[in-house]
Amino acid sequence: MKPTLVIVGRPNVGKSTLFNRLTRTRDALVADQPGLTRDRHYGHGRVGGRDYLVVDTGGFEPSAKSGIVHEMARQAEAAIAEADMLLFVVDGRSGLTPQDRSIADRLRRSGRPLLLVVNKAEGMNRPVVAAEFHELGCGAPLVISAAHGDGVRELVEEALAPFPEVQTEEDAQAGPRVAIAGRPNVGKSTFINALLGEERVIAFDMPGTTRDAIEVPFTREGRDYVLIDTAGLRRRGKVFEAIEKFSVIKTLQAIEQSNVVVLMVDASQDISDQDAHIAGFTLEAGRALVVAVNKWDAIDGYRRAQIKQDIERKLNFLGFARIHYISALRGEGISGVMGSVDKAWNAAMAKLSTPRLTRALQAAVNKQAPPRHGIFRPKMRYAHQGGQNPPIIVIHGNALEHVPDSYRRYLEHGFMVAFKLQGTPLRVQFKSTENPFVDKPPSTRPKAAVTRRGKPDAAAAPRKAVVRAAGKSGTPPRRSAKSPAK
Ligand SMILES: Nc1nc2c(ncn2[C@@H]2O[C@H](COP(=O)(O)OP(=O)(O)OP(=O)(O)O)[C@@H](O)[C@H]2O)c(=O)[nH]1
Ligand SMILES: Nc1nc2c(ncn2[C@@H]2O[C@H](COP(=O)(O)OP(=O)(O)OP(=O)(O)O)[C@@H](O)[C@H]2O)c(=O)[nH]1
Repeated sequence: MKPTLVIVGRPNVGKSTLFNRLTRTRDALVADQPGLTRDRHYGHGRVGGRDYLVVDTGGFEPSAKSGIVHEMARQAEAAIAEADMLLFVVDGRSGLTPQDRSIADRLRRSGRPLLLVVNKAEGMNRPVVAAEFHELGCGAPLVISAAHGDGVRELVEEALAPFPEVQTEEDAQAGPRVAIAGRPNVGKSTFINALLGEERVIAFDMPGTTRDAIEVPFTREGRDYVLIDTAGLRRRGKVFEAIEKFSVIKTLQAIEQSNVVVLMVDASQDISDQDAHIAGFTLEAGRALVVAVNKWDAIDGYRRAQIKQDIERKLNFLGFARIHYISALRGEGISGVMGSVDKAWNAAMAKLSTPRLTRALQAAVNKQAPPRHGIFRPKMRYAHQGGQNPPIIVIHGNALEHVPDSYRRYLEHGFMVAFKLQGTPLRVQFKSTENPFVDKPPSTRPKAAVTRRGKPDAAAAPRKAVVRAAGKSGTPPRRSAKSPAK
């Protein structure tokens, strides 16, 4: 299970700046996907091969009693209760405030592991900045600058240190791991009961003692699945009920641990930001996805047309996913959803051979070549598979760092169609294997870094040069695209 780091602090101390830095470290699959509302408060991060989730509690005002601020505080409270590690951020420039003290009290009472983070300390003497915050009683302060990245890597390492490194094993034999995700009241429990009610549930652990997500293996029509619980299911007689109300962190963790997500939305309601956020997170996690539009029985023809339009407009970035209109209450459409789960899983785990990928790549390039970038014409030579769930297709060539995102999406779509990979997102990565200035024979080409943004250690390390030394033709070495010194 990936540790969840929860960022807490009074307004303006730099929580979102830290959040952005912590989440920028992972390949941003969807950063430039048009139409996707990115959830600014939940994200993935990775440092030194360790993955984690990050939650920014945003406007944490423990005293608000009503309204949106109260609702946000409620969600922040939930996030604090479920945090694997709290990052309590204070402002090293403005010093200790009464509000910091009251938040510290609240956090200490939560009993969750806690790191005190003193931000905005660039150019300052660390021990001096840290000194006045010791009295908060939250342990030794870690002094950082979120804006500049100073101390952020150490912070992550310290935050992750208590958690064992788990190898995420691809357990293909047990069948797809399926999470039913959706906002409150859309009908998840009803769906799960329709799904499991009649089926043989092989094993079921009672929740409560463990904070890990609950897994329910089951078979359906002779196939094995593992249901990943999103809320803490409890079995009552033959029926399952959610013991907790909607939990964002449980939902995110369930998505992370699944292979296929069934995103459930309520046809009697408009598609909300929260629906889009869960969908966006699923896409970012690279999980296969099936959309189930529930309560189809409860609405008339006019409303049906309306909701279809709404989905098209607000979830248009899920073009790869199949959509089912179902009634969990009547048990209608369950088989269709599970059929698509199977197909999405097959697509996510597809094995794509290098010759077939390369042919598909050539066909796409012949149809539409990548645009020139100044004097560069990106050249794509061959493609091979770099991973599954989601399928990763690595394209080798030169000057590929100049390929625009729109062309990457064009290729992604081309591969999806060519290999009938509906149901899973897929990633195209580029590897420039040659100095674009010099036409060397293939055997002498140096291996170069992947030119994707957000390489594992981007939080701490400056970007590596993409272009290596100049060749023998006398072309001067090109200045590499290093990011500015931190
Ligand atoms: N000097 C300096 N300024 C910083 C640093 N980190 C954040 N800031 C600035 O502090 C201000 C607040 O940063 P945010 O990240 O929006 O703070 P926040 O805690 O998310 O604020 P709320 O959303 O109001 O809760 C912005 O102007 C940032 O540019 C830092 O490391 N050094
Ligand atoms: N008309 C209709 N109502 C449904 C359907 N599915 C669920 N409901 C109703 O919607 C309400 C919420 O259903 P739940 O299954 O508890 O929803 P949930 O998503 O598990 O809710 P949380 O536990 O709050 O996350 C209940 O009153 C259900 O009877 C459906 O297909 N049609």
